[in-house]
Amino acid sequence: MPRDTVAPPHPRPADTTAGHPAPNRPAEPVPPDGSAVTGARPIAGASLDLSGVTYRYGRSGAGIGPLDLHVKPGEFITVVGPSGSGKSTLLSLLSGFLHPQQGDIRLGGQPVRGPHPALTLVQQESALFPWLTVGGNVAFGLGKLGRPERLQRVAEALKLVGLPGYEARRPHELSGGQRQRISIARALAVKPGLLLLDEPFSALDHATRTTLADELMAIWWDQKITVVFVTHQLEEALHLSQRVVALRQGEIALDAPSKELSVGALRRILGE
Ligand SMILES: Nc1ncnc2c1ncn2[C@@H]1O[C@H](COP(=O)(O)OP(=O)(O)OP(=O)(O)O)[C@@H](O)[C@H]1O
Repeated sequence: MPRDTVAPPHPRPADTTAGHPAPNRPAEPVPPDGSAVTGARPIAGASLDLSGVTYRYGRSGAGIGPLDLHVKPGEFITVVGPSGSGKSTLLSLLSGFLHPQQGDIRLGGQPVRGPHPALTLVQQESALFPWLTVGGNVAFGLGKLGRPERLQRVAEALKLVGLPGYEARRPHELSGGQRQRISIARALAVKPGLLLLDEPFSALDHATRTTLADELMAIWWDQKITVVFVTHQLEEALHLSQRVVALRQGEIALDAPSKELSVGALRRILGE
């Protein structure tokens, strides 16, 4: 499928897949059976611009910034960094839960002033409402739409994550991986300009994690979505994204195309 804004994914240098169970990934992600190729209207990813963004907590001075970052529409970047380097603070700023003390954040050229449906965050533990059906959970952010469109969006989103027809199920009937797929479906249903993922697969077993990572890549490829993915796993970062941003002590220590990086080089830069 042609894309006009970003370069396609690429094979990695040999050592970048060390420890990863799927070193022979294809040069382009192939949609897994039953998932991403849906014919659903693509999600229009927005550009993301951070300019001089600073957030420091109290007297400790811990936090991030000043940070400058530009993410192109439809680009998939991963953010890595040791514990305490500022990854969660950055995601809180991007999702509008924190406000920069200095600088500004723009999504599609518009200032981010607070939480907004166009900015969706998927976290480590799926936060599904147990009293709602899967359909109710996925429809949660679609309140303003009429019922037929809501149902269509839910059906499309469930198809995207490979769980078509799951509307009537309850979260407790699902596996951990399926629940996380539903969380992603809920985020996709609102057709977000930016999808933010905070270690979304880290609570899952390795095989499920790898499967979901590949499915996410296929969805990204199919839907032209802009993605910022935070992970501790350097292999995962290189496997998934076109570009890696490494944070160290609240500053950008590296911002480079994945194809130019290896796990060893990243470890050296991050001092691990
Ligand atoms: N609410 C807070 N009050 C004070 N300091 C904080 C607060 N939240 C985070 N910090 C500090 O800000 C810095 C960045 O923290 P942050 O949680 O963003 O890092 P992180 O890279 O997400 O870490 P981890 O990988 O462990 O989740 C750390 O020094 C942390 O101690």
